[in-house]
Amino acid sequence: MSDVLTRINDDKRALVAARKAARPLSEVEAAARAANETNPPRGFIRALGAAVEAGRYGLIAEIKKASPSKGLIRADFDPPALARAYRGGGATCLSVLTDEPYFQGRDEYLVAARAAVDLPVLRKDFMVDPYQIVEARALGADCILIIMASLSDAQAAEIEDAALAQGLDVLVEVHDRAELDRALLLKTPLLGVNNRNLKTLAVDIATTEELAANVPPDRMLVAESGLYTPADLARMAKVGARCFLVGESLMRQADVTAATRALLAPA
Ligand SMILES: O=P(O)(O)OC[C@@H](O)[C@@H](O)c1c[nH]c2ccccc12
Repeated sequence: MSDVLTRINDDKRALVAARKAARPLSEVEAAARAANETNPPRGFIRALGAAVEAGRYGLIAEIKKASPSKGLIRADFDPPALARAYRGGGATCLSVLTDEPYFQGRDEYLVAARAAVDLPVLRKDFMVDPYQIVEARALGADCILIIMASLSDAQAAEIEDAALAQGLDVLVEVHDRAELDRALLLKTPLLGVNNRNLKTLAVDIATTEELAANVPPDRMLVAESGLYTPADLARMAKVGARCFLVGESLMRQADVTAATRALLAPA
């Protein structure tokens, strides 16, 4: 049996091949150019940097309907309403799942969420091909994700270059020391430590604590996954993470604005 991440990536390659056949790259490139006129990039890293600079946490609040580890997370799922609720509660940026088979995401959710607020938006998906990066910009995304566990060094560099060429920011995600060392070969300053192992789906927030000391000071550290309380954020902040990627714990709340505000309140 192959692990979860391998299955997701294999399926993603097939999906991207189908999309390429249906819509040639040149067409998506034209759409991305049009988006640069109507929806220019909002500066994802800049927004996080400004929050931290102002002494606040940078919160990347995630719009996620379901996941392979938790199944359906939120039945009442209205991306524009959730985007406004996150913004009202003090989120700095949004992350929107566009992966359909495993997370019940959709490209349209990103478009609708971004149109509802002025926050920068991460296209949360499994990037295996530069085609998806052009697609991300065509949808209006401001940042894309590179998962080191999914890619070789050369593939990661190729996807990063495609993103930078589109004016997109890049969040590079790692889960262990070897991936961290490989991520540091990339140009992006935004470095996420995923507390969830994407091969086994096990979560342990000690992962960020273990890796933080090896993150150089010129990188902006983002603690990702498994964060539920102000005490969890304070624990991550102790080792140098001032930015957080949070999904499930906020998605499960009836009042998302209040929950976001409560999460960001001092521990
Ligand atoms: O819902 P959580 O445990 O708060 O986690 C959010 C986010 O970190 C998680 O969705 C995530 C992190 N990296 C990913 C890569 C792909 C899909 C999902 C993810």
